[in-house]
Amino acid sequence: MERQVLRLRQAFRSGRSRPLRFRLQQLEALRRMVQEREKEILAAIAADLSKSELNAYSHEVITILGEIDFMLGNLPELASARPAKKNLLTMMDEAYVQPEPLGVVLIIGAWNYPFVLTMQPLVGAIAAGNAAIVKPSELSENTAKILAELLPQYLDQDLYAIVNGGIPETTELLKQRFDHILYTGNTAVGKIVMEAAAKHLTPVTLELGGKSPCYIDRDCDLDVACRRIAWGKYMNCGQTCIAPDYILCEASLQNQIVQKIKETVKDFYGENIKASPDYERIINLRHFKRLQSLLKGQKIAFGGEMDEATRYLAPTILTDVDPNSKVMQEEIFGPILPIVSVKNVDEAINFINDREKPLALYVFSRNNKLIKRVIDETSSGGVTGNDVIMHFTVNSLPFGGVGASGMGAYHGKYSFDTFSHQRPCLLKGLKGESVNKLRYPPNSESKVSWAKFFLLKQFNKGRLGMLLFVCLVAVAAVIVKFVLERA
Ligand SMILES: NC(=O)c1ccc[n+]([C@@H]2O[C@H](COP(=O)([O-])OP(=O)(O)OC[C@H]3O[C@@H](n4cnc5c(N)ncnc54)[C@H](O)[C@@H]3O)[C@@H](O)[C@H]2O)c1
Ligand SMILES: CCCCCCCCCC=O
Repeated sequence: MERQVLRLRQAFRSGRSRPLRFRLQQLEALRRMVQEREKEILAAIAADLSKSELNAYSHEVITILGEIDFMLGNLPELASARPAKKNLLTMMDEAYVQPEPLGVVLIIGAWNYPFVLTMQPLVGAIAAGNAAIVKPSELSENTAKILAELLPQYLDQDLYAIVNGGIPETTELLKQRFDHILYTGNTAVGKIVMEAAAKHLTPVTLELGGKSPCYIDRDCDLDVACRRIAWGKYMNCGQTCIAPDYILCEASLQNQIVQKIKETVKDFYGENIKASPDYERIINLRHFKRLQSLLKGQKIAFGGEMDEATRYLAPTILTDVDPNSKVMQEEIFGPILPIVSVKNVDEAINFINDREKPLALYVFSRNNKLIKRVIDETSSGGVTGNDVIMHFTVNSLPFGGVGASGMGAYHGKYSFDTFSHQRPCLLKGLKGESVNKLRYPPNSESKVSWAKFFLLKQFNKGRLGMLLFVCLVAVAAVIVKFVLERA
């Protein structure tokens, strides 16, 4: 492991990953990999998650192609230096912010969207000019294997590596010094990652989970709301970090919601859900048993059928759920949808604020003011109003958690920023010492007054303002020069 990281660091130090042309070429190679090897990639994702290849494409591959296209189109602008505002003392100098790569970064992915959760950060790491090690989840072994086979065929092997394995390999990796770690997965391991990173003062982006609430207002089109919620909850068999975890609504809405989701499930998956190519399975027996245990003592209003041999768990709705029950204490990460009654929106807001900050928050209402109010009075990683999941798909929005649901963000420009250092650069000439005297000892009342004038004066722009500003500066410079030369 140590030697592998060293190899990448040497390649990074050679400067090869920095030129814009190189980054674009690597991103194009990654796109070629996705396009040319689509069949193998889809087959691997499909095998890992008991998913149809069509769904593997629309849940995962399409996101990566979109992200690569975004970077190819926007990288020249993202990577270039941005001029910075100057003050009177630096107006003759050059001030700009130059994004620079961090170095060797580590990307640790989770199993539930095994392609997106490793490749989307990698696109950002390459775009920002870094070397990167990708560690896919051992639970999605087929995707991990195909990535290990394909990435070296398309990308620069000295700069981008893939390490496969489980806890021992990741533990070993985490002993190494990286310049950034982006980890996706559960909160407990997030703490392990952060602790390991702290030893090297390595910054981290933690993409964690949590219980994402979904409030349905009385003033709402329930048909539309229930269709969208059912889509986001049962997609990937509920194993989606931003799936609506539970519903909050007035008690009088509960039965209608159950009825409408039931009808939607029939429309989506047919009478025989087990036979639907659009309905996935639980990843492993441990998670299957965990989900089974969450149903104990609950009122199952819909679903609940299961088959351990195939890890099938039907789309399920629980009603009159006690907020203190087990299903409301941990992230569900499966196709179980509890409904918790609240009296009104005030109680829903309090319910949300009494708990850890979630990764996502959903509000359904015809009343935009109510949606804005819920947004203003709560906190969450992201929000979608009148839909679920969809904020993830907009790559102009940062994606990430807050509080217990994570720190930092990525996607699009935010991925580039996550893997970059925004380096402030000020380039001065060697002239102007008479004005510089202002800051050299010995200090005096008049030097402080001039410093105040130079550093604190604000000028509004506009042609006339600008002209006035330039004249003032010229006069001030002459006066300062005169005063300081006599001092
Ligand atoms: N915020 C997001 O973008 C996002 C996306 C997907 C999943 N998640 C969250 O992730 C969780 C599900 O993922 P998971 O944790 O089951 O995935 P997982 O089991 O695949 O683990 C994630 C990664 O952590 C590594 N890992 C596991 N144990 C480790 C240890 N002891 N030390 C070091 N590394 C270790 C694994 O090898 C894997 O690469 C859910 O809470 C979900 O909400 C978040
Ligand atoms: C169009 C639907 C795309 C859904 C992708 C969701 C990815 C979520 C990652 C967290 O689990």
